Amino acid sequence: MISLHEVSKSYGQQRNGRLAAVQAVTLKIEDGSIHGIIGPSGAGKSTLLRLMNMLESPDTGRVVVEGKDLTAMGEAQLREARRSIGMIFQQFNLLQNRTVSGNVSIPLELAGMPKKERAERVRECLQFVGLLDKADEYPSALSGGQKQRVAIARALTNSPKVLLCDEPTSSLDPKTTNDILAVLRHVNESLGVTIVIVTHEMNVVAQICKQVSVMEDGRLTDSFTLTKRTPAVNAPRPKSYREQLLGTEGLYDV
Ligand SMILES: Nc1ncnc2c1ncn2[C@@H]1O[C@H](COP(=O)(O)OP(=O)(O)OP(=O)(O)O)[C@@H](O)[C@H]1O
Repeated sequence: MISLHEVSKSYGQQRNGRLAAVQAVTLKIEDGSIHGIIGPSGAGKSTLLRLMNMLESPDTGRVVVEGKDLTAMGEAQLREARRSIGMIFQQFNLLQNRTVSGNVSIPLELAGMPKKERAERVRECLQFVGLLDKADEYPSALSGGQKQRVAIARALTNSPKVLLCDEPTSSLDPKTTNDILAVLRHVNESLGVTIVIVTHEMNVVAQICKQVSVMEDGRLTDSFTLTKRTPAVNAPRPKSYREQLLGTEGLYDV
């Protein structure tokens, strides 16, 4: 479970007026779920995600992941706790001067794993994302979808309980988006990893998320669950995020 309690984060200097990016957000994300965070640009979605692994530390409030209060930890403890929280990004964040294997190996090197074990674990993770045949390539030789698979493999090396995804498909075409969503579903279903996805793509949320939280102006303004339902007749024109996801084509309902 990821539990945020009254978490706030602002940026900027006091004398120039601080910008409240996240304001008093309380949110629980259940183990094993795929949870979407949506909302307009600048709403604070990425900041909220980065608070979940303390890439941003909150000004106030508590962040508890897997029963551990990250906000009460020192640097060394936090580094250790972060191993059970993987993260992927829109721009993949691969090191261009390292091969695919070299990139996937990074978290294991940082964790001090011996070379032979490391090579075996890298193989396992590349096999899981279907990229074993690209192990010796450099990122520049890969497509966007393949780069994101490498990033997912890298995020899985330390067997995380949670995978945080910041706009994971926003640089990809629709077909590749579907491929990556299938990989993420596989991560969730076969490894039991809890997934949190920040996205502005409604089709991504509709395809993969069970729970949805809406952020606007730094605040959580709505939360709901998606499940299949029969089509509605003469549904009114969708307006809110909730209506877009629950009302479009009558596919989903609470
Ligand atoms: N490191 C930072 N320093 C200063 N301001 C920041 C920083 N990170 C984010 N902000 C500001 O905080 C607000 C929320 O940003 P955030 O990136 O979390 O929003 P978002 O909903 O993810 O937006 P987008 O969908 O455009 O990525 C924005 O006004 C942004 O400019």
